[in-house]
Amino acid sequence: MQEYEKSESLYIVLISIHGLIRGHDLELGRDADTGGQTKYVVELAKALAKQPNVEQVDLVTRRIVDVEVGGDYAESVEALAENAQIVRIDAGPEGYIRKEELWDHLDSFADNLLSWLHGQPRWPNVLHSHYADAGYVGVRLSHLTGLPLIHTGHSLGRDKCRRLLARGLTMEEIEQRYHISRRINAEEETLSNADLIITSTGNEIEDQYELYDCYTPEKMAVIPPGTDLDQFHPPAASNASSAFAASLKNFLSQPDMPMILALSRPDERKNIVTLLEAYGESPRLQAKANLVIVAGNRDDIREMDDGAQGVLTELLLVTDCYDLYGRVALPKHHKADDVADIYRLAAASKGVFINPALTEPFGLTLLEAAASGLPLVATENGGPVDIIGNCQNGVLVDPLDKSAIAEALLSILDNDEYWRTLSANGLANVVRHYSWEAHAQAYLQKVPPLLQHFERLPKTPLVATTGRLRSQAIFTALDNTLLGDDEGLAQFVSLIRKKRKKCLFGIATGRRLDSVLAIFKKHRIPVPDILITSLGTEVYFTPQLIADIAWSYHIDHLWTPQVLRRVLGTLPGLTPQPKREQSRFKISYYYDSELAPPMEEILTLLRQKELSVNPTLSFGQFLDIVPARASKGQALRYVARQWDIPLERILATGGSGGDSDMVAGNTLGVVVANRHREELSNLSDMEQVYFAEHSNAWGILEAIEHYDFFHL
Ligand SMILES: O=c1ccn([C@@H]2O[C@H](COP(=O)(O)OP(=O)(O)O[C@H]3O[C@H](CO)[C@@H](O)[C@H](O)[C@H]3O)[C@@H](O)[C@H]2O)c(=O)[nH]1
Ligand SMILES: O=P(O)(O)OC[C@H]1O[C@](O)(CO)[C@@H](O)[C@@H]1O
Repeated sequence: MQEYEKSESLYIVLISIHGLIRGHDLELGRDADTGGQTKYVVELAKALAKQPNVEQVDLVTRRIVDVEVGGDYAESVEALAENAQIVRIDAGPEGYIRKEELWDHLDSFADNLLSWLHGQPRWPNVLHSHYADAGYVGVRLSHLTGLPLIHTGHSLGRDKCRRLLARGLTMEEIEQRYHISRRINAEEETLSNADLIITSTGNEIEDQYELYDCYTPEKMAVIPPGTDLDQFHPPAASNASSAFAASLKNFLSQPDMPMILALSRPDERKNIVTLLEAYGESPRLQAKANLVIVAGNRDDIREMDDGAQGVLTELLLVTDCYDLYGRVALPKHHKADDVADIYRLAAASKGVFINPALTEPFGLTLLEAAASGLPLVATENGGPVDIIGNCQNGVLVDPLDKSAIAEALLSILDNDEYWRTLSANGLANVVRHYSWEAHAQAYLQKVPPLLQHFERLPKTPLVATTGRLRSQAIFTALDNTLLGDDEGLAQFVSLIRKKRKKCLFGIATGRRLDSVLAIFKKHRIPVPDILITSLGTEVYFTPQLIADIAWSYHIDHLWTPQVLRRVLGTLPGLTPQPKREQSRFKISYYYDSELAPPMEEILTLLRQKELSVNPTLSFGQFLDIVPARASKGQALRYVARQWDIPLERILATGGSGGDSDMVAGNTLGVVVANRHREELSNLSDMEQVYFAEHSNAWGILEAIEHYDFFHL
């Protein structure tokens, strides 16, 4: 049992995959993926690195090589501080990809990050994932290493989805634009497996995370982020006019009027169009103040991604519809260090900051506005409830109620004394409640309890040096893949015999060992070097054929078979398989699709019961439940590490749901033609998965040709 020594200094790995992340001049607002979270993780890394018992902080993100973005994002390592760095990991194509299009590349990201971690002088003490995509990766790394996982959602798909539906979008539009179901599944899986969830407000726990099947407030902690009070502060008496102020004059016929300021990424969820309509429908508001909307940076709206393009086009149309020329400013560009001046400009004009988002999980802009002396109007959905509650510096509104928005703005603009009170409250309270140093200290209080009693898998390969002569491996599922066509099987067996000196041969099956050995004897198949049986819960190396104890020890995590049997026993359409198919770490049922609930419902039930396990449906009729750390793919990665064979030199072939995570990722994945009709279809867009035209063993032989496997 690896006890964490209190004296041991901490090595923390933060994972934040999408967007443009670098240590200087963050391009906040450049696109929908570069905003608050990118700022949050850079500030968090720096704040943690300053703490005395922190040895190292690595902020891991995706490496981007793309002429459209700066060369910084292609640097594999970028120093953030003496003991903090940004590490950029390859995943999928090199170019800059929207976060919604990253899902098919995250298995590869996880494999590449795991390889990188194995190459470091020491293991991290803890992983901390940020947003659904990093959660997907963090869960896999936590399972494979045994390291504790902290997660911060930043923004949650279920909350975003319900607000977009309330605004009139259809589920099809939301799915098409945001792939929201993959995101929500990743969030559910992350909440089910994370050891600690750090949120920015209590509201997130009560109103946003509460929407999830796996809702466990007891493992959640509210630790509000900070803001940079050196950067954001009230205007000096003589507010030197900035280039940005000059640029506003192009838009505003009376530039010295008070400014209503909105500043956010040009994302639908930010609901800026409703704000503009509220302004357009209020002559009193137009007589009282200008409206300045800073929504990222743009050159040509027609070249932006759909979401941003839609928002900005709508803003131009609504400006025209209400004839707001001279009253509304939609500046095209601003620099990172203009932002603080923009807030100060609005404060100097005795203006108001507004965040009209359909939902705002937290709202860093509200802290920045408060620190600049700006009173707030903000959505009543999300973090602003806590922020304005703590700072007493503004008014909450229903973001869909345009007259309420106008009234809230006027209530501050029309009353100078109220304006001054809100401004002073904000300045005093933002310092008290929101600081990164306080955040880092509270964070580090929460870490030690996570570090007890976890066993990391052995780092160095255990295999005898003889095993290293073989630098490749072929792993195949058994039923309907290796088996099923005798002629194909015979061809494959003779090829394996010829290549045995160079290539390890492995099986990954849901069957138990005794059942596998009987089949090999019957078909006269040479006993493989490695047997992954009972759906990845047992690993055997020949010739000893004894179960790998380290693996059994590793997967015996949060495994409560009795509870599972009781919960699943209540469901219709599930019949326990015969005893010979059951094992210590595998509970198996026959699944009758006519009677049994769909897999999504079974997943939901298990998560609601806080059962962090791995349920798999194979061939549409076999339901197997194993521990979360067990699966064919996880066992294969463990074995690859033991035998020191890179995943890129492992051919992994399958045909049903249980094969999914060994075929995905950095292995040379193969799906045989006689695969189960819809299982594995989610792999069809993955670049390293080959869908064979031939069935059974012929499909494996075809894939060996396709990858030119023995000449890699
Ligand atoms: O044109 C722009 C637009 C935004 N920003 C900056 O980008 C950040 C935006 O952060 P935030 O207002 O928090 O919104 P999101 O980008 O949506 O951030 C997500 O992640 C944040 C950190 O967890 C949460 O506060 C948000 O609720 C969540 O939506 C702020 O620092 C802004 O100053 C710019 O500099 N220029
Ligand atoms: O609006 P969504 O899709 O929930 O995403 C919020 C986005 O804002 C960010 O803060 C931008 O960095 C990230 O959390 C995420 O890319």
